[in-house]
Amino acid sequence: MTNSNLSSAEFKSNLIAKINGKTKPVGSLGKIEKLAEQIAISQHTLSPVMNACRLTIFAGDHGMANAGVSAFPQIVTQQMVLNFLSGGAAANVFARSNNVKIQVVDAGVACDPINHPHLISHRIAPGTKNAITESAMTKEQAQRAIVFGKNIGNNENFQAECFGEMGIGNTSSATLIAHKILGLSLDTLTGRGTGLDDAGLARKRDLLKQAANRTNEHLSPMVAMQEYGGFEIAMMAGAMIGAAESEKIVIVDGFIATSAALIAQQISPAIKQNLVFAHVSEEQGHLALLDAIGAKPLLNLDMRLGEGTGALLAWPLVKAAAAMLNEMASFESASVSNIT
Ligand SMILES: Cc1cc2ncn([C@H]3O[C@H](COP(=O)(O)O)[C@@H](O)[C@H]3O)c2cc1C
Ligand SMILES: O=C(O)c1cccnc1
Repeated sequence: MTNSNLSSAEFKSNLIAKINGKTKPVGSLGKIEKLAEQIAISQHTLSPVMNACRLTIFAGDHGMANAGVSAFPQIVTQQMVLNFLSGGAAANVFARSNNVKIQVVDAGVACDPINHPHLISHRIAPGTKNAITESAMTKEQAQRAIVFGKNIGNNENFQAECFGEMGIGNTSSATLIAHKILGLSLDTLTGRGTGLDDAGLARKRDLLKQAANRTNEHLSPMVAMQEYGGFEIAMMAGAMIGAAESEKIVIVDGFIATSAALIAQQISPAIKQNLVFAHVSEEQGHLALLDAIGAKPLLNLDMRLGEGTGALLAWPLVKAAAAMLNEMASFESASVSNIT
């Protein structure tokens, strides 16, 4: 009987038997075993392929950056896009050292269109509106960003996709989105982002309270996106849905990427099966956000950068989990005594 003819319960039980039959005490590879299960289920096979991974960085600006929610000025978004294109950012270095292809998408950076042969231009607008005082984007813009993202996520033959972001002010967006969708408190979620000092953090807290008071206590994912989102977050949410729907593993990065994953999995709950949470970031709200959605991150490296850097470092673990399933000997094949 082929795997596709098996019921999902039979398939799952064959999968567990295969993992438990490997030459190791049951459960001794911990989260790698769970990862192997996830990969096999997403590809509907006990022998999944896990060779190729790509990183897509979505860049977009935030009107509220100019109100003082970040330690850095808005122009850094554009400057970092050029840095990604010339290969000098942390994400480029980690991608190269892990053999991951990289592409950069301008989802709406606050400048004239950037003319570069390797930049994918899907500009929704040159930055969002100031979400502290008005809706960040229109419903049509949010929907367009999600659709662009879906096309990016499902358009090529990688088995895993990392998604990164660049957008000064986007920890504020992520905070407000998580607050409005999940009801976690702003105090829990608001952190220092790029490195605000105590006075800067107090100012950010005040500004985010003003922003939150503008709308109802609870918002649907699409409305939260429209009110507080960034174009890069909306496009990333779409890309996660597109990638998961085409049976890829989606490696979720830090705090901001997790807010995109929250939106994606609320719009399309079935994709949860394909999401792998790479790491818990140092950004204050990340652990609470991961806990609230029941996500168990693989790594804790005290990182707080974004760009997909944490996701890139988890890619070797994803590859290793598939290799374990495919290449590791079983008690039977290696004639090792098992306790039965
Ligand atoms: C040079 C530089 C490179 C970055 N790469 C990612 N981020 C990260 O910091 C930003 C979010 O933090 P906040 O909300 O405090 O602005 C995002 O662009 C995120 O990707 C960077 C930030 C800076 C300054
Ligand atoms: O966790 C993240 O993704 C993060 C944290 C701080 C700044 N930029 C990104």
